[in-house]
Amino acid sequence: MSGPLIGVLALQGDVREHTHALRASGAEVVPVRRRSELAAVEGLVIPGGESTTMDRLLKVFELYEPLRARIADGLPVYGSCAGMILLADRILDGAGGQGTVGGLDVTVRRNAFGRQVDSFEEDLDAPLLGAGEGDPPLHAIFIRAPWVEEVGPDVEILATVRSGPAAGRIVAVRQGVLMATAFHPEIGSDHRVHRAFVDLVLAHRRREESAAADLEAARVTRRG
Ligand SMILES: NC(=O)CC[C@H](N)C(=O)O
Repeated sequence: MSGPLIGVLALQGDVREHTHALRASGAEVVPVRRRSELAAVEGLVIPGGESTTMDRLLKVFELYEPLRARIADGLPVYGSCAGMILLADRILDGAGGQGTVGGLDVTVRRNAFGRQVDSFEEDLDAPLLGAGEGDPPLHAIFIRAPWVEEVGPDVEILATVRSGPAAGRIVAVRQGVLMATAFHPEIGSDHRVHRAFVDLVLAHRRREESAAADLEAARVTRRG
């Protein structure tokens, strides 16, 4: 099976790192800045960077509505850090008037870990991201990261902080085909999170193909 075509939203942020991690995970990757590019992809990554800047550029490039429409239509999307903020339905401590694309039924607190710990690294357990018992833990890099403060009933918690003052805070989630991490797995050579997203996109492709085949079979039966 050919690798899925995954777009990286390329308005701002660490586009190159995500592109590399996705390619290393078997995907074909294209930058997405226009509606036509968004329309062509089977999955999308919203990178880490600065969510307020991306919010502004999404407006300038007129991508908000098409992106919301594709998400409503079932497009798999993975957001890291600023990308997690943009996927959240609700933000706390957002800059004045800051909007989000939404889709993930979570409340995210922006810059949640506080100024003293602008950036830090932690080992996480995350069985659904390939870091379960017997696997090496996921080494997570947080840079002025958000955390997830509340999750809706359909949201699966994939990882929480193990220790320290932020112990128990939710830092990775999934809801259907939407995935988000507060940390940056695109930095470094451990591609388990990107592989999990590529698998999600492929599973989605198989579901769509079998739904299309069922529809075709029903049409043939009706004709016959
Ligand atoms: N590394 C990041 O993506 C930081 C996110 C940034 N603090 C924001 O609000 O967008």
